[in-house]
Amino acid sequence: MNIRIGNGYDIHRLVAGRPLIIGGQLLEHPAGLGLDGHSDADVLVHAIMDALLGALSLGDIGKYFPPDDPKWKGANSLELLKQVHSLVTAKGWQVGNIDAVIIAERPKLKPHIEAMAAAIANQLCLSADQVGVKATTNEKLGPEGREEGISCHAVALLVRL
Ligand SMILES: Nc1ccn([C@@H]2O[C@H](COP(=O)(O)O)[C@@H](O)[C@H]2O)c(=O)n1
Ligand SMILES: C[C@@]1(CO)OP(=O)(O)OP(=O)(O)OC[C@H]1O
Repeated sequence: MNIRIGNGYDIHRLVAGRPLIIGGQLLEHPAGLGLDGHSDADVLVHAIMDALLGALSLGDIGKYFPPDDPKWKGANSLELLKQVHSLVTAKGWQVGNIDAVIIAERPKLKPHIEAMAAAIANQLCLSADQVGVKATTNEKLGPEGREEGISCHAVALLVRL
């Protein structure tokens, strides 16, 4: 098989007193909320990392960056993504493309989507058109709709080097 596909999902709680970092971008929530987590809680990058690892049946991010390890406290998830990419290439695979959807009631993510995709493409040595990032509200339904959290789903296609 010369191609593999993986999917990833993550959700983080919206809380006061934390930064809101998605796709490596520091965003402003209208209610001053940010994402809670041991790392920087970058929900988009976490979902992408799980999709990449999943494509090669390598487990999940918690296996490589355990949430109870002080080493990863406040970690920059884009740096972790780079490490996951190295793992993928070391196994003889390259990323074909990534597609992700962020589920967030607020803030409006549209103005930041391009910068998020560019930051991810940069870590994965891809061109901008190989990284799709989309956003949707949850129509006020469920935890994302009640602004209790922000979630993300991602898929990754890998191609043998
Ligand atoms: N946090 C968000 C959510 C959505 N968008 C953009 O708005 C469009 C419509 O969203 P619906 O949930 O009402 O379908 C969506 O396609 C995104 O372009 C956004 O920028 N930020
Ligand atoms: C990358 C890690 C490191 O602690 O980030 P967290 O902020 O704990 O986020 P989560 O998605 O709950 O688990 C993944 C962890 O491995």
